[in-house]
Amino acid sequence: MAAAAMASVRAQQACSRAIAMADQLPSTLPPAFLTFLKQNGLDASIYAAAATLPRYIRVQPRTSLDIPELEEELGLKLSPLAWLPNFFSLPPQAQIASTQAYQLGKLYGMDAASGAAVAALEISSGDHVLDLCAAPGAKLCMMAESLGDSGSLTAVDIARPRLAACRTMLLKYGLGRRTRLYLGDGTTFSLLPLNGGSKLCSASAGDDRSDDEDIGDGGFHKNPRMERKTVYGEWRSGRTRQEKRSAKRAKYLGIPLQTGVDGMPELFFYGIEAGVVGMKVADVARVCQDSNEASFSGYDKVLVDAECTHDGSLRHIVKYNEWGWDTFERRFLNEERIASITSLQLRLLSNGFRLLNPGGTLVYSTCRCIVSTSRTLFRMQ
Ligand SMILES: C[S@@+](CC[C@H](N)C(=O)[O-])C[C@H]1O[C@@H](n2cnc3c(N)ncnc32)[C@H](O)[C@@H]1O
Repeated sequence: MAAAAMASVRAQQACSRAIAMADQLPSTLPPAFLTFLKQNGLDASIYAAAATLPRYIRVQPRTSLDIPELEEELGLKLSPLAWLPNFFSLPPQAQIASTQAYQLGKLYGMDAASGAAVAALEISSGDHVLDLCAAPGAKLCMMAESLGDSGSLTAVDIARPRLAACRTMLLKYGLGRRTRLYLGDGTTFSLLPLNGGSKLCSASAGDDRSDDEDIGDGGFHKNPRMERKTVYGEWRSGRTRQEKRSAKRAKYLGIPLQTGVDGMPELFFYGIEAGVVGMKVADVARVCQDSNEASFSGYDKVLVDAECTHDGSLRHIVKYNEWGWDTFERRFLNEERIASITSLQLRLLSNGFRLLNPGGTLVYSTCRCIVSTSRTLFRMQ
């Protein structure tokens, strides 16, 4: 049997298994979770529908994708979403990874709900856009596409491997030209847009314009003295010797290598038109000093797609049938854990508002159903 056909059979079997298990819900849900749902006014039977929910793909508008050809390859009909351009729904068992269109970067899997969050930002050409929790990057790709040929996209995530997945996605889909990716903490991230986006900022690392050495090393800088003096060249993939040495040392010492020099976010990737090439390191690292000043120029659109409990993701919750509900209880129903996620969300949200231009748009998106804490978060803003 051909590999694609075998994959399809396996997917169908997995789907049937999931449907069989989801059918047992909500009776198999743990009492603590049922109480939690009740407290938040949610009907537990929604989880039974998880395995029959459609999947969604987003077709890249700039590519010439032949929909009938894709339908033939998948052996099924795609239904366009009238309210969300370039999105199509597919039956839950559909496998897109083996299609030519997927391999050529003409489409990617993305939930309609994720698409709706990006659509709500109403990004237009020339906007300066910030994504404070970017990885693994489906929303980022849609944002980059929506931006078109002017403006900028700045994205932050705290997890290096997840940010690497983001970079891979941007490169695969050819969407990184105007994008900067930072490894850093979204709760304290303070860097302002480039491309004329920031007027009020002072250099964070001094302003030494005497040395024009081109480092061009993929944006990995570990020596603060060198940082002050250098100019960015075109981003190149691959690690520098310096970066490899730092990573090896961090691994040996057991240090999580999460942020760059002096706690500053690390520039992980930048596209050719992201405004970085030719800039002094110190100028790229200009930080927001006081967003209340009249001349403040931050971001026009901010997405806070925060880390959350995932209880609002039906498909995710159903997986605990296999992973074990005790894991779910430990991860998400624990009061300390909920409090720490809520505090993180609040700090991300506050920072998002701090960096937003007056009259700009911020979209806060999570897959959690804890109504009371979401309301509290907004009251606290
Ligand atoms: C819900 S996911 C984001 C999904 C992403 N927007 C997308 O569309 O693919 C939440 C992300 O927040 C990141 N994260 C958690 N704490 C963070 C922090 N303090 N600063 C920045 N990112 C953080 C996690 O690493 C994770 O990748």
